[in-house]
Amino acid sequence: MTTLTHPAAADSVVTGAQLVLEDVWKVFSTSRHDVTALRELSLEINAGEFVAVVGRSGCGKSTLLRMLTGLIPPSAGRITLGGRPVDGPPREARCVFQDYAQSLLPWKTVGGNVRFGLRHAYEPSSGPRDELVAHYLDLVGLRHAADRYPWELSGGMQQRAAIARALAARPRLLLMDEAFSGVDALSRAKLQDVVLRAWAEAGLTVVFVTHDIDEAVYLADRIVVLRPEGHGLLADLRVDLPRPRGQVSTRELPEFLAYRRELLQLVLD
Ligand SMILES: Nc1ncnc2c1ncn2[C@@H]1O[C@H](COP(=O)(O)OP(=O)(O)OP(=O)(O)O)[C@@H](O)[C@H]1O
Repeated sequence: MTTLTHPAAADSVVTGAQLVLEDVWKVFSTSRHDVTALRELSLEINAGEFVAVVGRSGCGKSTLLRMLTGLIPPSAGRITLGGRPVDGPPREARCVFQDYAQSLLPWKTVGGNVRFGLRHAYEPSSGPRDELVAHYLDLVGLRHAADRYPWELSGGMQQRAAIARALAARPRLLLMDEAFSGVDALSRAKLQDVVLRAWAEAGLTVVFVTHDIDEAVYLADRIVVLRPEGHGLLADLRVDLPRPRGQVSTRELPEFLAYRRELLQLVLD
């Protein structure tokens, strides 16, 4: 693996990614009726935190994430990132969605997609472009697929390419919406570790929406549980498990099982 050091990553100086939501509501108006997808949500996410968002289907997880990406505005309340209102896609943020087709440019190769990420980076990387492309492809185990097009790859490989492209843009905030749910269990475990490594190396802030309680406990520092049907915050739980985490060693810790049990009870009750 190429070991390039990026100045900001090396320092782990985490700045400007503090997300603040103040009494945020989202109401979708349809021709038939209004849907309140989220109400009264107030939350502070500190720079460098890894926050998972869980809750039953329809509780407003994706709506929350879409508001953080600036793709849709809140109906009421305020969202700020580093003190500035989020009123469009923030330059310092990148998103990875479940549907990789939304994240990759189909007319560019995998390497071309990563190169695109580098060209549109929030914090430009120094060093030869080819080496940087190779670095991000190595990070997700796709160096061998640099010249292939997205449609020539499996779902898991496409998702890895999407993550490499997002990371190459050196965001301060990475927003992920069910990003691993379309891939098989083994690829999913690998992707989880790729994101954990990138988070640890680059000092990112991550907001990670998932249906999977085990995944949330494995990855996060903090888990935000939403009430069913958009009723806002149910719980905000700190996950105090040692890092670095390991797919086997962490998941067999009694504390892991205790967090899992507590969350399942909260979500299922
Ligand atoms: N564009 C839209 N127009 C109307 N209603 C919407 C729209 N987007 C979401 N909703 C509604 O808002 C509510 C919350 O949806 P959202 O997708 O945020 O939930 P979720 O927790 O991500 O669900 P899931 O876990 O099933 O993906 C749902 O009732 C959904 O039908």
